[in-house]
Amino acid sequence: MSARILDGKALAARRRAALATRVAALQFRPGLCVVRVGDDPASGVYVRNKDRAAREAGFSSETLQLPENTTEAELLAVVKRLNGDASVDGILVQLPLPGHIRTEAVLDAIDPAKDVDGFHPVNQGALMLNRPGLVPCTPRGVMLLLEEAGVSPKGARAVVVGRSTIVGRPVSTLLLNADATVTTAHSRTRDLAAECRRAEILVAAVGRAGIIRGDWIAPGATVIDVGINRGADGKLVGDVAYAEALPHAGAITPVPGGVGPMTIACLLENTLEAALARRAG
Ligand SMILES: NC(=O)C1=CN([C@@H]2O[C@H](COP(=O)(O)OP(=O)(O)OC[C@H]3O[C@@H](n4cnc5c(N)ncnc54)[C@H](OP(=O)(O)O)[C@@H]3O)[C@@H](O)[C@H]2O)C=CC1
Ligand SMILES: Nc1nc(=O)c2c([nH]1)NC[C@@H]1CN(c3ccc(C(=O)N[C@@H](CCC(=O)O)C(=O)O)cc3)C=[N+]21
Repeated sequence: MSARILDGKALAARRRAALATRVAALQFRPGLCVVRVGDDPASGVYVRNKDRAAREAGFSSETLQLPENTTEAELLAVVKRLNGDASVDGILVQLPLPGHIRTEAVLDAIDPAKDVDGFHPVNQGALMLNRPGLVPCTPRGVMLLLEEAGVSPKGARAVVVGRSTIVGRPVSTLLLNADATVTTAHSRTRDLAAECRRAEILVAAVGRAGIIRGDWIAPGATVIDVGINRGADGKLVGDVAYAEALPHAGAITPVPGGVGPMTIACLLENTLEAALARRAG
């Protein structure tokens, strides 16, 4: 038996097409602004993909490229200007930021109503309380892939490997809000293999190529691989040893073509949601 492949690229394309239809019917263009400090080559691809996807869906999209030596105060001033700019519905500050800038200070400065990444404490708090708010894009993409796979989290044993504020924690919270029984594993987890083997839904968000081995996957489990790593040959690979996992998993996301494209689709959905909510007052 070989796992069903969950095609995030196709699902994301369908969601972007549906968005384009909705946006075309509006009296205004929702606006996304991406702020990038320095030019980390890995984030270059992502920023370009976002920009293209946004324009194709009928959004206005702007990328502010600031120099590596931008000070925290200068970046905060840019964020404040965007907060006050009525044509900007969504603000995304590309992470990671250079080491001399405090990421928290910058994320805290973004107007929560324009925080389309869902990283502001107000939005993260709303998520924790299971209240309405802007939900982080990659975690939303994970939930949509589960839905697409026909896998209900309700009552299921879910294991999330990783507890970062941008992926692991919000994925665990969304799964809990969807009535899964959630275990969050991390670098101090005593026996990671044993935790993974218990999972009916396994989400890997670690950032280490192939750390999740095939025999850690319970027969028929649904595996969502968030990891984006460069393999030895320069190609993108996930956190799950993909070929090993195929005979064990019931369904699995590939890398590339799994969670990554969903992140961008969800970013645009959040931008439209923010635009409509702000105009509704
Ligand atoms: N597809 C997409 O759209 C996106 C993909 N990514 C990718 O997802 C991955 C994770 O990203 P991110 O959450 O930002 O990464 P972080 O580095 O912020 O977090 C990694 C997490 O993995 C845990 N971890 C590290 N080593 C181990 C280990 N040996 N065993 C168990 N747990 C471990 C860490 O534990 P501890 O907390 O104890 O340090 C931490 O919680 C990366 O590959 C990133 O590129 C990220 C964002 C979007
Ligand atoms: N403020 C902020 N928000 C983020 O959401 C954010 C961030 N900073 N910093 C970096 C990470 C990483 N991330 C990705 C999104 C899409 C793909 C993606 O589209 N991946 C494609 C492949 C892309 C390629 O070919 O290189 C795929 O997996 O198929 C990858 C990575 C968002 N992040």
